[in-house]
Amino acid sequence: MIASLTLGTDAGDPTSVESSRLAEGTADGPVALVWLRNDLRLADNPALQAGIAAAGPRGTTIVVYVLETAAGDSQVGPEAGPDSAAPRALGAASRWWLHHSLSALADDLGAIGGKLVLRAGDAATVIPGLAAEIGADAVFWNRRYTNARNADITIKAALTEAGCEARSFHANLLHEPWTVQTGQGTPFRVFTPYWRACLATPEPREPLPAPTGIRSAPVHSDTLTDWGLLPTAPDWASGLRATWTPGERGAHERLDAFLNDGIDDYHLRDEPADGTTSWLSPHLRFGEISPFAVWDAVRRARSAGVTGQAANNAAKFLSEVGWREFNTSILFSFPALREQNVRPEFAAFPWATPDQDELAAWRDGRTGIPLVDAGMRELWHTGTMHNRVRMVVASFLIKNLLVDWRIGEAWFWDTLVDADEASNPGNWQWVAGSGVDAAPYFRVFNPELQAKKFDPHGEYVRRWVPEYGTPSYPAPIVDLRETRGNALAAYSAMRAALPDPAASADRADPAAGTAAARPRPPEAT
Ligand SMILES: Cc1cc2nc3c(=O)[nH]c(=O)nc-3n(C[C@H](O)[C@H](O)[C@H](O)COP(=O)(O)OP(=O)(O)OC[C@H]3O[C@@H](n4cnc5c(N)ncnc54)[C@H](O)[C@@H]3O)c2cc1C
Repeated sequence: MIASLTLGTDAGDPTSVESSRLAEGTADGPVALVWLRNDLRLADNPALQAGIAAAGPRGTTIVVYVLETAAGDSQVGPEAGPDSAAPRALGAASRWWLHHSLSALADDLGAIGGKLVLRAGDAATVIPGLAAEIGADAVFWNRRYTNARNADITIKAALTEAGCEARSFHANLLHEPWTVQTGQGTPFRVFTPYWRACLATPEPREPLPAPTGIRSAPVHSDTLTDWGLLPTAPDWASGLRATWTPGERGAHERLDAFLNDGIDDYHLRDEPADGTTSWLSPHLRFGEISPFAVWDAVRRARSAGVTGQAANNAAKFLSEVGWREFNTSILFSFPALREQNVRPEFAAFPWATPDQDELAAWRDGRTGIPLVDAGMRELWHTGTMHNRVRMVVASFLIKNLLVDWRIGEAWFWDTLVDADEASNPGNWQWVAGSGVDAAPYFRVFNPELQAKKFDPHGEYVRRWVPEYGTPSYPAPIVDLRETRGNALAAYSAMRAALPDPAASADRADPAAGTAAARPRPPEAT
């Protein structure tokens, strides 16, 4: 043991008595450091539970969240490339969410006697530094599967070198990427067999209960408001506030509401007006609820006598959760998912130089195409957009406007509260046709037909585009039929330029690409 602290059990004011004890250094129990990242919850949090257990009745558990920057970056959240060890810089809507999620987590920890410590900087410096500062015997975290794993590998090595135990846990996916592979030991690149293989594994474990007590200590913390995560001038977040309750309680309320009301109508999930989906994506993204808790709740609801349509709906819903896992496993084997086409032939795609007026019209919801405009306005006001409409607006940008999918991905990254390092580029590449198990490029969504089919009474469009049908609504910025033709011609040009289409299709396998070839020992993080 490097050092340890003695603490009182009074949870009421964790700063008063303990601070002098800390200063005196009269410690007599183990000290555990729990590093939370995309797992901002108390329930079903194996790292937190292990930290509390390791501290035991006489020890201390310090819980920290680090606003990560890479070494050498002075600003919070650098633009991280595929080889960076820092997480991708958060977009504005995610920063709003993070602020409120951390605030809720601090309250929840406070209620059981704990304290959330906030630090900013390069995690490779902050975590070993904090471990030394508090005399931690061990550091615990739940594993992540993004490029930030590179930081975790470095940190684990540094802690071990310093004589501090470092332990990581499986918590944020039902199936860790390296546990579900093809018979050849390569990552799946088609969802259906991937999910079938997942379902053939043992039933996911039951979620762990939330801890009821934690012994903390006064440790310096940044002040959340000083991080400046919230928008101020202007404050554009009123629609987000009206739509969401970030935090663990909000997550469980959403799940309960969905299981009580929404799941029976989940077969209508493609209709954006009805809101029959779970609305869980930002809660899952920030780890305010674990996929094990979601799985378990659905399993219980099913075993409580759900049959027929509702049972099908439950299976479909769980498979959507499976898409989150699938995208993460793709990112794991193809770290450049945001920067590079998974199908390399798309490097030769003749994207147009974006017309800035058209791009602004797309972003602002002024294209004159009602379903596209409704979706883009929903996104701007609420930080989310219905999945079907996401596909339609993405297709419109990529195909009707011939804009490189990365430009749309970046806008979604900034404006979505559920912006996810795997699911956002994964889905954009899916729509573009450049990704894994993707819709073929020549499948061009017709926003008018999509509106007829999925918003037959125009309810969704009227909600977000009230001026539709009046003279103040703009004419379409492009002709859908003509631009569809242009898109197909561009796709044909790309294919014609390929030296050997068959060989190129082989190269599209992420398992055969550079990423999967890298040694990535799972235990290292
Ligand atoms: C262009 C585009 C970009 C997208 N970007 C993101 C993103 O950044 N983050 C994100 O979480 N989802 C993204 N999605 C997927 C999907 O639109 C959202 O997950 C879904 O709309 C969230 O609503 P829900 O929670 O009510 O979904 P539900 O239908 O209730 O689904 C349950 C959960 O399954 C997961 N899920 C559902 N569909 C998908 C999918 N296609 N891919 C991955 N996970 C899925 C989500 O975690 C979701 O909360 C994107 C889709 C498109 C077409």
